[in-house]
Amino acid sequence: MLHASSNGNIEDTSKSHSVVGNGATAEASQPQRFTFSPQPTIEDIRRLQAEFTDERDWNQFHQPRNLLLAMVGEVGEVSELFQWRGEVAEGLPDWTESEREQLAHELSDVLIYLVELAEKCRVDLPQAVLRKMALNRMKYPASKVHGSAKKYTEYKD
Ligand SMILES: Nc1ccn([C@H]2C[C@H](O)[C@@H](COP(=O)(O)OP(=O)(O)OP(=O)(O)O)O2)c(=O)n1
Repeated sequence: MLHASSNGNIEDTSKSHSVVGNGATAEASQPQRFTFSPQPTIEDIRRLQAEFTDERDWNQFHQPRNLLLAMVGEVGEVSELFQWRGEVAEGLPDWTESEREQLAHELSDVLIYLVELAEKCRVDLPQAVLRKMALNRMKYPASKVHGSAKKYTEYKD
């Protein structure tokens, strides 16, 4: 299992998992956690969107501010799918296939614009996210905040 370490690097912590008979790890007995496909990477998404905009001569419209507004618009479209439904359980058990696909489209729009915004702002997003996660871990030590959703500013020491 990959883990972002405090220095911002990704470490492989899977070696600590015990291996059972057929090569499956002991983790297999735990409830299965949802995981993403390994591809496309964030860099793949950046390149595919760059090809899409180049083919249409749309870079003239894709300045940082326009991309930010477009992304926020798409976040609004995600919100629309959730509005007035009350709390929604993990896995969206009551949603139809069509609603799930709509959500997949809108989340993808957000990601596409986010990745292009990062590119146009010269933020290397995969590395930036590792640095930010390292900061998050320092700000919220698990031993201190376990089971509490308080903001770091609310802790006395
Ligand atoms: N100038 C544009 C227009 C679209 N797109 C791409 C990125 C998004 O993934 C998607 C957004 O397309 P729309 O603006 O048509 O938005 P929706 O797909 O959400 O359609 P609708 O607003 O009808 O739900 O297409 C883009 O890169 N640049």
